[in-house]
Amino acid sequence: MNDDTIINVRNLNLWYGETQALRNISMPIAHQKVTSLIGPSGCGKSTLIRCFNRMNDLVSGCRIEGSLTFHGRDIYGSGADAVDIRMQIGMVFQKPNPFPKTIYENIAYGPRIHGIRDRAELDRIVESSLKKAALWEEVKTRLHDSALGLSGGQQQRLCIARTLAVNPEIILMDEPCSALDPIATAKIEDLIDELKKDYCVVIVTHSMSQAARVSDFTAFMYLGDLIEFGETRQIFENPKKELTENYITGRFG
Ligand SMILES: Nc1ncnc2c1ncn2[C@@H]1O[C@H](COP(=O)(O)OP(=O)(O)OP(=O)(O)O)[C@@H](O)[C@H]1O
Repeated sequence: MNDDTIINVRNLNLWYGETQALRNISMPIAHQKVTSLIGPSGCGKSTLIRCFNRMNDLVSGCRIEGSLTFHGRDIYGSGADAVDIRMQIGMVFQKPNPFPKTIYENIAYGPRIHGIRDRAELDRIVESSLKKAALWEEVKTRLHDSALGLSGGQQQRLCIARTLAVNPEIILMDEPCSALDPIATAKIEDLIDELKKDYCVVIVTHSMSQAARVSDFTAFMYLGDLIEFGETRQIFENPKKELTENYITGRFG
């Protein structure tokens, strides 16, 4: 664990009913860096990223052992509040999922729930969140139109803006580009690069080239095990484990 570790995972095990999906995972997640989780389908990437903001709480029969800390405090501790944690550790999903409301209301929704009522303050949050998500210029004249009229890539940036509006420290992205075309994907990748100046980003991706392009650290998982974790360049250019090498050279998965 380094000084810039924001989440620390130690000996994490997770079961869905009788089936173990994560085995003894330990890794640090660094602030103001991008960490990618890669590995073949079913290896546990989504399961792991969902542990970071307690999304697995919503899955019945899911049991977790081990330690997961955020700024040194146990995410699963008795004093930890899942709603608070999900505000500080936001999540963007595979398929853009804007609310069927206006662009403005999508962004203002979270801050309103947290008690912000002042219109000027909400306007400021909407504008700054859309700017941070590189969407403002495209939507500033149509803030009161339905979010469902945006393109898929714009909807995904809106979902990122919605996450930013409640001022998180960490943004989890579970295959955020898998429903997008290459141009929209490139915009999200540029945005990730911008976001890491202020936030910690953790991304699940099936695209090894995306992991290599956007991330500082990469974790390679296989059948619920963390096989190798390290700086992205080392993982892709000089993997220590044969399994990692086989995966990144396309020999399986
Ligand atoms: N809600 C659930 N209930 C039971 N088993 C689950 C549940 N979610 C995932 N699993 C199982 O846990 C294992 C890991 O799944 P997970 O979705 O985390 O993998 P993944 O690496 O993200 O896969 P993919 O790349 O296909 O999305 C799989 O065997 C999966 O079937």
